Amino acid sequence: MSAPAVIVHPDAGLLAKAAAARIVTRLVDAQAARGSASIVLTGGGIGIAVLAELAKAPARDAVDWGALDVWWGDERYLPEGDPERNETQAREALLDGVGLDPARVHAMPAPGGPDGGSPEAGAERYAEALRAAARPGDPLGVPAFDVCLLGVGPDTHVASLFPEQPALYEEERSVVAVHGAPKPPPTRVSLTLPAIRSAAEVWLLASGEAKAEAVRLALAPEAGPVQVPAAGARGRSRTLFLLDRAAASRLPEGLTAPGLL
Ligand SMILES: O=C1O[C@H](COP(=O)(O)O)[C@@H](O)[C@H](O)[C@H]1O
Repeated sequence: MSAPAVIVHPDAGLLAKAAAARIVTRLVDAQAARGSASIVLTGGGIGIAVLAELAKAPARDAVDWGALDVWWGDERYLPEGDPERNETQAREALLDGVGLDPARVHAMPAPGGPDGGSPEAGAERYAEALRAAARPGDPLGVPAFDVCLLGVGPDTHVASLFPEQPALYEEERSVVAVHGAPKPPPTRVSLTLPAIRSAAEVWLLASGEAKAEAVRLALAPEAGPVQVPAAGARGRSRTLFLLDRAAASRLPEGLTAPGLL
C-alpha cells in the first residue's frame, strides 16, 4: 500500500477541474501503455462535479472512451434511472456524452434486475463481473484498476463503507450488500476495502469545511479503518488526497505540498 500524498486546490471549482485534467492524463497514459484503461467512479457532490468538468475538458477526447472500463465503488440500491443513483448522476454528468462501449460500463445492481430484489445476489453478480475482468493472480479476483475515485463523507465513509459497519471487517469478498447505512438510502452495494486497495491509484476527493475533520482523521497516523474507513483506502502504487483549502484546513502543517495552501 502506498503512503498518501496531499494536493490542495484553492476552491471546489478548481479542485474539480484539476482532478478532471488529472484523470485525462492518467487514462491516456494507461491506454498508451496497454491499449485500454479502467476507472472506478464515486458518487457524491465533488465526485459528480469532477465528471461534469471532465465532460467540458478541452483534452477529454484524448481519451479513447471506447477502450475504457467503467466500474463503480458503490451504488445506492435504488431502481435503474432513479435520480439518486450514482450511476444516473454519472451518466448525466459525463457517461452519456462520450463514446463508451456499453459492454464496458459496469453498473452496479438495482432492484428489479436479475437478482430477485436481493442486494446480496447483486453484490455477488458484481463480484463475478470483476473476477471475469481480473487477470490470473489479481488478489481477490479484482482487476488492478488504473484509478479508483472516492468521495470522503463527513463521517469518513468512502464508497458505502460507513464507520463501524460489518462491511469493514470483510477480507474475503470484493463486493458486499450494505444495510442500515446512516446516509440515505439505507440499502447499498459497495466494494470492500480489499477491493479498493487492488487499484493502482486511489484518489480521495473532498471539498468544503464540513469534510475538514474527516480528512484530518483519514490522514492521522493512529486512525484505523473500522472507525475511519477513509484511512483504509489506499492504492497499490499511489494514494492521493485531492482537496480544496477548506477540506484541508485542519491538516497539520507539513502534510500538504509546499506552496499549495
Ligand atoms: O452517498 C454517497 O456519499 C459519498 C460522499 O458524498 P459527498 O456528497 O459527501 O461527497 C460518496 O462517495 C458515495 O459514492 C455515495 O454513494
